[in-house]
Amino acid sequence: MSLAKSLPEIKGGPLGIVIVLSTAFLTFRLVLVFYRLWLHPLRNYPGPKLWAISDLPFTYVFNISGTSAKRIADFHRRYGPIIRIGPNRIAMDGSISWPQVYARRQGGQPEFEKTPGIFAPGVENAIIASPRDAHRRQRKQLAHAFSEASMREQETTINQYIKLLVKRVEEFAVVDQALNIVEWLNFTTFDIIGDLTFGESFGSLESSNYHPWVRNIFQGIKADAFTRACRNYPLFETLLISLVGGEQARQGDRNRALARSKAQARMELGMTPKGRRDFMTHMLQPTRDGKPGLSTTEIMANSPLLVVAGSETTASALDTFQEGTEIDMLSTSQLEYLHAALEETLRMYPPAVILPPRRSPGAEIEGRYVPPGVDCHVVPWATFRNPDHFLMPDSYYPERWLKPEHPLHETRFAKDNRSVFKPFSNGPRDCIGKNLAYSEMRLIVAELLYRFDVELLPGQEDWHAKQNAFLIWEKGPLFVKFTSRGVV
Ligand code: HEM
Repeated sequence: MSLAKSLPEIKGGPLGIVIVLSTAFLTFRLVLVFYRLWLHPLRNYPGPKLWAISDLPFTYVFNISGTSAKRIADFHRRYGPIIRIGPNRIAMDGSISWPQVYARRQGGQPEFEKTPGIFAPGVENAIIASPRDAHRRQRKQLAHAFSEASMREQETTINQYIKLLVKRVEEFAVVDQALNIVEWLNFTTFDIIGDLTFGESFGSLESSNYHPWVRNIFQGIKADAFTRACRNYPLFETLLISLVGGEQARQGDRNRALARSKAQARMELGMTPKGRRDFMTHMLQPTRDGKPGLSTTEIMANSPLLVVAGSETTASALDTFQEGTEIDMLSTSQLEYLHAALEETLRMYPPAVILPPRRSPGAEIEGRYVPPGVDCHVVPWATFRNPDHFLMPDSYYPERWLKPEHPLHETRFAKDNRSVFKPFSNGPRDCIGKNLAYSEMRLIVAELLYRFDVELLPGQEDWHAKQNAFLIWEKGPLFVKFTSRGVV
């Protein structure tokens, strides 16, 4: 008997088939909704019901509109510090997630691994996305590039670009012209990191222009977000990408190809071109037993990662710094103030707005069992603006970071919960470039504020409020006028 004959006959021809299939699909969806709301292990977590039913709202705000940080911050205010934001997703305030999800796990307990599929395909082999064992090996290898000794070696290179920035800013100052500080800080941090990674800068400070790759990096990040969203719906993935995101996806691919050719060119120069050590030197360094520390694929994946992770983020923190007050007085005691002002900037405007999530291995969080496969999110920006942790969280007060012995210390901030302040994340996968970032930020701010008075042009007060974020903020221009203070 043929298969067709063995199937029950559906009356009504093709229309009948459509009706039967639609009814089956609807019934399935209704059962799924019922399960997710009333039977699912996450059913008792508070949160918006629509988000508990389907992953579509989260997928949209995280990958398409870039509003996930703001929406999740709103939900925290409404529902509390631990909330359900998807059928299999929870978001936590940093006070919960830093120690219970992100920290190194004790007593052989399995780690919360990085959720797969967050980063673009090429990045999967890089330190930031790799699974536990590959991560440990890469972190050990790359740690040498960020050691105290390496930082000292890199200081001359970094200074050379900061001096160039000062020179270029001076050119604007003498003709009394404002400049787009977002652009110029990007030029600086990308030139520095380009030199440290590929052995040559992007030439942006010299040419007053973005290198095409750098110009497209943010578009690439958005494109990757779009393809990530499509990957959640494999049935429609190819169709969606070709209809809506074809050009975007191609941009992401072009960026990766450009980065690969730059990395290849640097690799061909060997370990220490002209006797200088850079990030590539440490990536090419064999291990003690003579084996390659990182594979070629890993080097290719890590090179562009280092550029993106080490530039946009640092420039981001410096943009808002210009909004601060009383930051133009430098003396030894005020260097503490400078550090406090940087901390306050990172609190109000953390460059890593929402972190890559971690996947539960099956573990207790806040005394409740979270089953394997549940994605755990944290939005540092929401934690740092939480009034439970910081007095007047939406106001810029560097004083809250000063030690009690400092003359500008203010006791009203004594109860601020500084332990939740982790702009560089927490645990074994926190930012490896943290010290480099602080050094760069201090040097750039100190140089600029020592030499210039800074004025934010009016009408830009909503600069930050307007921004969306795709892991990092999507920034518009910010115009600032520098006036020379006549120091040499
Ligand atoms: C203000 C500047 C910076 C901020 C706020 C920042 C923030 C972060 C955060 C939050 C993470 C952890 C992500 C996670 O937990 O999943 C991270 C990881 C990382 N950052 Fe940074 N970063 C900055 C500057 C830099 C610099 C200058 C570099 C140097 C190239 C760098 C390289 C990296 C790398 C390689 C990782 C991955 C580390 C790992 O997975 O072990 N970052 N960064």
